[in-house]
Amino acid sequence: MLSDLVSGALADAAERRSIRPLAEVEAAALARPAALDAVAALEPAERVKIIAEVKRASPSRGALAEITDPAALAVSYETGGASAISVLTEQRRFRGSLDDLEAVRAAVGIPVLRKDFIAEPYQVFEARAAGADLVLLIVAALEQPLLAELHELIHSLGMTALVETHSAEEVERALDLGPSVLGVNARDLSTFELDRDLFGRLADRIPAGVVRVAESAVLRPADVAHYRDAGADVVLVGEALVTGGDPIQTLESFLNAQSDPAQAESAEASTTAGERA
Ligand SMILES: O=C(O)c1ccccc1NCC(=O)[C@H](O)[C@H](O)COP(=O)(O)O
Repeated sequence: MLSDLVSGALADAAERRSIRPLAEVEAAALARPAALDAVAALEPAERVKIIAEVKRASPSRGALAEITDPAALAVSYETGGASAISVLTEQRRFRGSLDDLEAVRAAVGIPVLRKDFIAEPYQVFEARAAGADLVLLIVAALEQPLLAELHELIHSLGMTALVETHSAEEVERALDLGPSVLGVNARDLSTFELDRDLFGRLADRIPAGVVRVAESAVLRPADVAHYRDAGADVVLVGEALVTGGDPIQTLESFLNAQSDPAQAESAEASTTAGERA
């Protein structure tokens, strides 16, 4: 359940706060060099853009990959053409950490997303202190006024929020924030079911000027083309990049998928990205 994931993330944050109090993390956040402009990095272009994720494990799939050097993986993502890196920092089910984020930040020159179950200001300050440029806010996990407060805090620290939705009602709640970047996650975060067509059903509700991100369920180049055809500016890819052999080649096949349908077909035949059971 999503609520369990949020509770776990908050319990872990409370433990970290007992060691490193808010004032200290806030000072570290303010001392960081300015965040990179994630909106500029993700703005619509001729080709779809990719946020590539450092993902060791997940609640729906269990262990995915032994990632001993997240910074090296992120560098290969950048080399392969990713526009931003997503780092899962949740520890219990995803085996991530803020250390991963800090290492990735130091290694790449593109924006870095803290992907976690953010539900209190302390976690936002931690994100900035570790060097994040983008922070995930999951609408389904946050009531008002907390959602708006966290959104405002992210922007006041110079970062960008990726506001994630999974229904028309959540898109409306997200738009009330005036977001720059709005995601539709194909994965229901409580049942883990995937619906690759959800993005297409919701995309028209996202106005021009807001970067549209299709999240999850990309296994092959044709899935990228599917999201692009439905209006995605950006796709966020995790599992296929950590389980699919050479991440640079996989990324290149994904980036080429939308510009040339014939190439997409041939890339699909050769890509090593594995099919989910
Ligand atoms: O991935 C999961 O199983 C999961 C379960 C519950 C909450 C969040 C979860 N994942 C976070 C994500 O949304 C994905 O890591 C991300 O969008 C990439 O998805 P994919 O390409 O399908 O690995």
